[in-house]
Amino acid sequence: MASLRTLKEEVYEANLALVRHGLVLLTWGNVSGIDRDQGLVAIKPSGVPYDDMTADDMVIVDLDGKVVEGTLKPSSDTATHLVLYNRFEGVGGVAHTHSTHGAAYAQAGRPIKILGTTQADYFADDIPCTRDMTKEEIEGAFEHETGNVIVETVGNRDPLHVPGVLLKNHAPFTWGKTAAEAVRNSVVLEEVARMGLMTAQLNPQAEMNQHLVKKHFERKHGPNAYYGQGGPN
Ligand SMILES: O=C(CO)[C@@H](O)[C@@H](O)COP(=O)(O)O
Repeated sequence: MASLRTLKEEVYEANLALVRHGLVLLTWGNVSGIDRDQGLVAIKPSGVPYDDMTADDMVIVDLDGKVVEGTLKPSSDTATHLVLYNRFEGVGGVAHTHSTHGAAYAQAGRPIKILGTTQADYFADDIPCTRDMTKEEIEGAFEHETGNVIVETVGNRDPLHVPGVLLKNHAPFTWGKTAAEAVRNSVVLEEVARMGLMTAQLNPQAEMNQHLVKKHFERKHGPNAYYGQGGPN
C-alpha cells in the first residue's frame, strides 16, 4: 500500500539521520514510525549495518509485535517502541540512540536538568532518567518492561512536552509526532547533554529562569505558537 511504502521510506531516512547526526555507531540505535489508521509500525531490522540497509528492509509489525511484512527480524527494541505507541496516543515516531553525552547521563543515573532555552525550545522540563529496573523486569519481558519504565518515568505529563527519557545504565529514548521529529529530539537531547556537562563545570550552581521555559516552549509548541513561518505575522 502506498502509505506503508511511504512510512518505510520515512523510517529508513530517519534511521540514516541517526548516523548523519553522529548519534549512533555500529548497529546501535533504532527508529520506528506508526501508521495509526492501519495500526502498523515500520521499524529498523535488528543488527543490520546502516550502510547495508534499504527502505525495503524496514520491517512492518502490528501493535502486538507480529511481523506482517518483511523477511528480516525487527529491532530487538520493538516491544519497547510498541509500548510507547500504545500508551502515548499523540506519538508517531520513536527513536533510540547511544549518543555519547546522553548515554553518559543515563549511566550516571542523572536527569538532564533544564538550564537553557536550547532545551526549553523542545522540552518543557528536565529530561528525566528512569529508575533501576528490577531483577524480575530484566529477566522477564525485558523490552516490554523497558517501555513500561519509560512510561512510568514520563508520568502524567504530556509525552510531547517531555519527548525523551534516559534509560538508566543504557541510553536515551525520544519520540515525536513523526519519525523525523523523534530523531530531531534525539539531536536536541544529545546537544543539551553536552551543554549540561560543560555548564556544570563552569557553574555547578547554575539555575534556569522558569519564565523562559514557558515562553520558549510555548512559542514553538503552544496553542498560539508563532516561531518560524507558521502562526500570525
Ligand atoms: O542498545 C540496544 C539494545 O537495546 C540497541 O540500540 C542496539 O543493540 C540496536 O539493536 P537493534 O539492531 O535495533 O536490534
